[in-house]
Amino acid sequence: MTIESICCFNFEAARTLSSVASTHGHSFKVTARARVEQDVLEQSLADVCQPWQMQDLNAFFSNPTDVLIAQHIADTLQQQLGQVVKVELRSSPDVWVACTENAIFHGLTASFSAAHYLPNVPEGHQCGRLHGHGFKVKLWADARLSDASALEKAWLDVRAQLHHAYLNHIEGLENPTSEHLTEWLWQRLGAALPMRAVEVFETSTAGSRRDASGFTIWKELRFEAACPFDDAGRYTGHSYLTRLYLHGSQLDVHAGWLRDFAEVKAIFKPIYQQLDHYALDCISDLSTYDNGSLAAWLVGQLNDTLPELRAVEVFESEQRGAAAYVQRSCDVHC
Ligand SMILES: Nc1nc2c(c(=O)[nH]1)N=C([C@H](O)[C@H](O)COP(=O)(O)OP(=O)(O)OP(=O)(O)O)CN2
Repeated sequence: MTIESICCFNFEAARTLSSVASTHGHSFKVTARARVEQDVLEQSLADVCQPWQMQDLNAFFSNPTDVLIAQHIADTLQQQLGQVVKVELRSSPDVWVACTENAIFHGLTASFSAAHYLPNVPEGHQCGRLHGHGFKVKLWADARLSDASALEKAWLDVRAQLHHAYLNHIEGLENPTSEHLTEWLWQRLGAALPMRAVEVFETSTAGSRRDASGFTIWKELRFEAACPFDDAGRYTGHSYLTRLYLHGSQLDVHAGWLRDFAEVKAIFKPIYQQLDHYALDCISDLSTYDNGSLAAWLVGQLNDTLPELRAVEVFESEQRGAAAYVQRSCDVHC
């Protein structure tokens, strides 16, 4: 099992770009992921980004584009930590750049509103009724072969077909599961752009991702727990968020999904009941209480019942989390 720490650093800075002549400002958000201790990653990320806090970025870069800043952060952290570091830089809530080993991507967060029902669910399933969602979409395209405006244009072309639509009436979406929606988008956007991944958030807690390796779905759950804090016996507490990722290259042909989100939630329930409104040191086979240990423990609890499980993420806050990967070949994050 591989454990990856996840941490964030936010900074405010001004810049002038060759493409946008006027000086303007951003609230930048950087997320880094690496296989090192949480505190080490957090400190290294702060060391790289802190000098830019409330500064003019043109004093550090001749043309401080998102791509150049993100690449600089990834390269510097990689040198310092001696391993690949994944970096995501957001210059606005909906636009970001992601760097991984030898690759860099433009990202776009978007949305559409639509109605649907799932025709092949068992009798009485809530998703068999006509209902609707405010769908969120996240898209990644290769930044070396395309630019952010091409991604936005390609998205707006397909969005026109989805927004305010009855999805079941669209060709290819007769059974509009999240998985089929990502496949539909992957095919259409992939014809126009070098896509890396397409994600659809059907609800705020569940969604699907399509990339070259197949389909990944996730279900998100929250629990409240006390956590031993120091050797003096003090406790702290967190509102934890945990995300379970399941992966497969093929969908169930009839259902059109990998596994029902509701089933994933039901399998998690007995584990959730050991965590929610408890202290983590009540769990007999958990001896360290950091996010990585908790994620690894959850993988151990779920692995047998969910053979498609590939990763579990645990966040104690928006800024600090960890991922435990069952198998490295499935990356749940660009
Ligand atoms: N693998 C999939 N499972 C389910 C899909 C799907 O597209 N792929 N879709 C649905 C439903 O359409 C539903 O709207 C979403 O399901 P669920 O997460 O169970 O929704 P809830 O709002 O009940 O979830 P909370 O746990 O209360 O947040 C079902 N499954």
